Amino acid sequence: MPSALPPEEPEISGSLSAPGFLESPSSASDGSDNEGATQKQLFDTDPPPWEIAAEEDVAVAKVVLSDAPYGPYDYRIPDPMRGLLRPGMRVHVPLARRKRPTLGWCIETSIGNSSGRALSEIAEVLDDEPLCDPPLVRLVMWMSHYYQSPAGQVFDALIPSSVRANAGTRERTYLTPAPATEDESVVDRLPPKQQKALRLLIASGRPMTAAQLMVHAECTAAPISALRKKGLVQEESRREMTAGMPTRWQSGDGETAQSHPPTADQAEALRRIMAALDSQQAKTLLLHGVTGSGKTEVYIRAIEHVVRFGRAAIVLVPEISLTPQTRGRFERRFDSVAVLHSQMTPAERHYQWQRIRRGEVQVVVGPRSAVFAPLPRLGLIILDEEHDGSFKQDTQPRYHARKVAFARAQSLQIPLVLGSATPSLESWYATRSGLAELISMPHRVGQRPMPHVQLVDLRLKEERTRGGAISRQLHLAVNETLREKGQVILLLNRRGFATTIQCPSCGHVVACPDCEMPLTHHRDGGKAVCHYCDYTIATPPWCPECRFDGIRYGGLGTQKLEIEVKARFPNARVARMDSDTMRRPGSHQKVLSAFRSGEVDLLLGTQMIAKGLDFPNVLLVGVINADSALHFPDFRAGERTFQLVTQVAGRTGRGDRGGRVIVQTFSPEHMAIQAASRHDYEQFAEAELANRQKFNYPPLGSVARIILRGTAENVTEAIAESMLSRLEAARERLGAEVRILGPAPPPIPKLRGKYRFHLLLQSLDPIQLGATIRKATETFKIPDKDDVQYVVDIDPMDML
Ligand SMILES: Nc1ncnc2c1ncn2[C@@H]1O[C@H](COP(=O)(O)OP(=O)(O)OP(=O)(O)O)[C@@H](O)[C@H]1O
Ligand SMILES: [Zn+2]
Repeated sequence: MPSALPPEEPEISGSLSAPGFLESPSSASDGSDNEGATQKQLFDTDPPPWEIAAEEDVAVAKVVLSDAPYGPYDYRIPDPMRGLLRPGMRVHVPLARRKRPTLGWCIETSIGNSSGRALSEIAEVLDDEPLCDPPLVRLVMWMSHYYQSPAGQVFDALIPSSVRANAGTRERTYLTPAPATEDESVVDRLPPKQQKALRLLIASGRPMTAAQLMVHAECTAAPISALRKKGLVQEESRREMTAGMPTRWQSGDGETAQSHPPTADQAEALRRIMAALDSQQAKTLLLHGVTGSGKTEVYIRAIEHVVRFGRAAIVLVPEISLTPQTRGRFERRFDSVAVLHSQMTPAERHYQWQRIRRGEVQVVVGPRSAVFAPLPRLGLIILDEEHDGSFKQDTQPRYHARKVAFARAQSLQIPLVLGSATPSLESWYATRSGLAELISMPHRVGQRPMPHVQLVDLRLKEERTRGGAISRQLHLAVNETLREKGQVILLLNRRGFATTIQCPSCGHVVACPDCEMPLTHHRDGGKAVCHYCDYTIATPPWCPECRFDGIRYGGLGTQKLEIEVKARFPNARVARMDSDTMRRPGSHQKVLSAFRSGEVDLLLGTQMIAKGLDFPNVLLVGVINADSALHFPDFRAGERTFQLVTQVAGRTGRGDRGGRVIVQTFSPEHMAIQAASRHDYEQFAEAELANRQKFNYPPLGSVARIILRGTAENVTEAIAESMLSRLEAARERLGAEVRILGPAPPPIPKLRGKYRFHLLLQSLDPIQLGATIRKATETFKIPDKDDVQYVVDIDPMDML
């Protein structure tokens, strides 16, 4: 059994303000620096010389695991492995009474002191090369600490499974001439076929596989295996990619624009980003540029600057922005771009990862996990649409790519650029408190005005049309736009046909048996689907409760809207974009190309169509119901609504023909909708900050959430209560100023058949908040028979 050190927590703080990341365990974890570290250690502790003799030769590796107990643990490195094992490699280690060796990750190696403990030995080293370099190992340890996630699991998130599994590779054996062949006479004495093959191999000066050699020497396998047996050729096996990767996506969507001379706003933004690059400091810059201000051009030019110095950049974008348009813009301007996306095969992913790690890539463009791209000479990280919710991962480790990017940039002393037309309040607040520098681009390119936004008050009867979702004014505007050969975007942030399936006779709502959430009716296939867990049944023709035959579909989804639109505008060519119609790889590109070429007049969809798209002929944007997210039980509801309306409004007026926006809403006086209608980010941000201040909500304070789920409701609640007592005790012991709310059932009280309770913790100090949870959960064990699990979510993005 390995003797455990007291679980060692690196002294790293997670707060945006704390420079702690820089001071994380440094030289000792750097394989290349080991000699220096050892000398220093020996010197510092100054042990009597006879002890040095006894102990100096113990090589120790610190190892972390993915499943409990998580480590880190010290293991002795057996002599034959000493030159091989480096931090960032996987190992097999014995653990407690487990029969099979356990997989772990080495985070540190050192020579020295076993302090008289008998250490278990590393059983096997699994990698030839580290899967991450020392700065990434430090990033893992910081994430593990800050997000309270086992380090082994963080490694698993950092290194794609396709890389761990060597997807798309095979082992190949290469032949080289053995030293014995230097003696000419040995070669001369061989039979002719063997001689020919061997001479060819010697002459070629490079290793060959047996198959290659057979072709060149025009022989069978027999002479080669004879050479092998005589020990005249040596074998060496290597793992290789099976082949180059086919590109399954066509590049671009037909957009052809090249680089433009920068506008005054762009030039100023660039000047400031370049100054940050040249200062070689870890500066965070918030690029607040209105929709259509040309942020992408700024990113590209900044990256050109980085590439000129032989360095590389990461551009993080929301998955839905990984459109052919984004891809095309980067691929046209750089020789070697790696675009990472969720529809890659494991082999493609592995192939790209290897290219990136070999330093063959100038720019990596991808969703949140691309923040871990192992570029050897990273010079800049950019987050586009930095406010987007998809940057937060909703499974362990529940990291936010913005925070991780910040930590990585800090440790490498490189700039981080956050760009958005609607920055998150976190980033906005960082510019106010001096942690980030604000760069504003308040104008659109080409002196185009911001589009005019008109609010339609749905509470007024005369605005509504009978039985429809489209108001009279929006109807007229669509017709007018189509007549002028302009294009239209309609946003409805809800997929499916109807939201609820309700019996008008008894009021019964058809719900998911596992989540108790109303099912959504999907017209194709007549299915009723739970949007939380995908539970699907045939839509019942009569009420399952009272058998009344006349069940009604209430609410509205994109499918139903599509039908209404087609009926109202029979001559318009309509396309729908939501996660139901966009399941297949390439479907995005198809629809967007059709829209760009003018084969589609009207594009309707969910938030998928709200961001980033740049189509000059869109003259009208309609928002069907701006309040759909406004009354959610979440302190970010106002922020989300503001972002969504502002972003979708920004899809028009991007050409020379102008554009206008019609926003239908039941709450036209709401601050978020008012501010969005005036494109007034600052007004919104200041008012919202004042709101958050009242309750110390982020960004003024920090929030964490603990979610417990279990099969029995009362047991789950009881465990949640005991979690509460532990948290209270921890708070007391630490003297921490932390507010604890709950336990209470969250807005989704049941999910996938499990009952849920949550606790919310708030504090002005993220370090106290983290420490309280760590202390409370350190020794918290839930008996297996209770079947309750819990997760800790630091900086949660939703409260559902
Ligand atoms: N200096 C320039 N002169 C003329 N056109 C430009 C210039 N810079 C960028 N553009 C064009 O302006 C359009 C808008 O640029 P881009 O899509 O980068 O905007 P954005 O700031 O990212 O907006 P959004 O936040 O709405 O996505 C693009 O078609 C781009 O080619
Ligand atoms: Zn469900």
